[in-house]
Amino acid sequence: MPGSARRPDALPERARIVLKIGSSSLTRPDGGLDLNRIDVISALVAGLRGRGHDVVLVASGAVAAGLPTLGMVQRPAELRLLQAAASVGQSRIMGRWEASMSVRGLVAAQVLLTAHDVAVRDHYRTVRETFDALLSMGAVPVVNENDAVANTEFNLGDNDYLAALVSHLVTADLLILFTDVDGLWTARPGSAGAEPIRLVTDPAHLASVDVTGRGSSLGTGGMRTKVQAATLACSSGTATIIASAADAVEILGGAQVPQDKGTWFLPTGPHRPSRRLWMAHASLPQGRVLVDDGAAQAVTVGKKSLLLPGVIGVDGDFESGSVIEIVGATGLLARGICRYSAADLREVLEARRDGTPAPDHVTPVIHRDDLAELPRTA
Ligand SMILES: Nc1ncnc2c1ncn2[C@@H]1O[C@H](COP(=O)(O)OP(=O)(O)O)[C@@H](O)[C@H]1O
Ligand SMILES: N[C@@H](CCC(=O)OP(=O)(O)O)C(=O)O
Repeated sequence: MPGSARRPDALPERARIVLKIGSSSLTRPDGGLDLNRIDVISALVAGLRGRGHDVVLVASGAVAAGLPTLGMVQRPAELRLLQAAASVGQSRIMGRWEASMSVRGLVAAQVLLTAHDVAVRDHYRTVRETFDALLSMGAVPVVNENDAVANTEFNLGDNDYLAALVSHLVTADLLILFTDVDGLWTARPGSAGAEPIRLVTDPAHLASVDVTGRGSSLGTGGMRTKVQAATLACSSGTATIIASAADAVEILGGAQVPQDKGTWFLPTGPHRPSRRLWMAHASLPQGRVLVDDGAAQAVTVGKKSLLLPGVIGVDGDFESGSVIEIVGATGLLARGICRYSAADLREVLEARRDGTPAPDHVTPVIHRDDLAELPRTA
């Protein structure tokens, strides 16, 4: 750990900030929406805009806000009920953001995302341009997963990951994850010996930190997903703060960020193109191709496209344009958008086996531009 690394004492100037606020911070203990919290955050966003920052809000709470309206007292396990609750809750919660922001002179813009859509090149470009247009016009995007229809990608999961991916999409300088505890602790706050951690220079140093303790009944990911999101964001140049929503005014309202609030993660890498990140981390693969050693080398060491001769097996039933995995003899190597359907690939493999001349396919199976290598796991 570089000994000289210090925790910043202020937000970067005129920064692009992604601010995520979790379900547990937007709902009252009785399950209703915490309207005061929405007003406090809206006022802070107005202040940040006034100081020249761009702000994107990632706001959870659709499921939590929909449950009481549909007469459900507990978060159901069944996906279709969660989706129904999200559908009801999302419009309610968005209505509150809209009302609260408009009285402060802000224009709120709802953006509902699914991971798979953004992994596909044209959609990715479109979403990015939408964010650019909104931010250039001074609007505040209010983002959530498109829970009512997204039953595979995030699987109604936590929004920490979504916030990290959105940070890449908009090339954010800073990601702030507001939750119901004062940042990352060495173990769940309140447990024996737990201490707050104020600065993380490299998430690799967090091996001994216990993030397994369950979070609130309304939040989904607990601290583990926040650390994963911070790790992902930092690796692509976005500094991250995990802090308590109850401290939002101290953290965002003044010129200084108090040193004794929240956990600040410093960036560990440069900004990188984001579509590949969505492909690598967010989209659910629809199938896989098995490749020979030559193709594995070409993809990982040679940084080349995956070509047909290197494919020796196909798994799954996917259309062309689907995100699939590339698997070599050593395991999972990469993900990418396949330019063939599974049926087309099988036809080529069968022709090869039978010794019949296959049609002359020159299109790469996965073009380099559509390929995201995955970190090797032990
Ligand atoms: N090491 C840790 N440091 C801080 N909080 C932790 C830790 N381990 C577990 N937690 C729990 O994580 C919870 C926050 O996650 P969650 O309930 O999913 O919130 P949100 O809805 O804001 O995403 C905290 O309430 C805390 O109990
Ligand atoms: N997208 C869903 C679930 C998100 C969620 O609960 O996430 P989090 O608050 O990060 O634990 C929602 O808005 O209810």
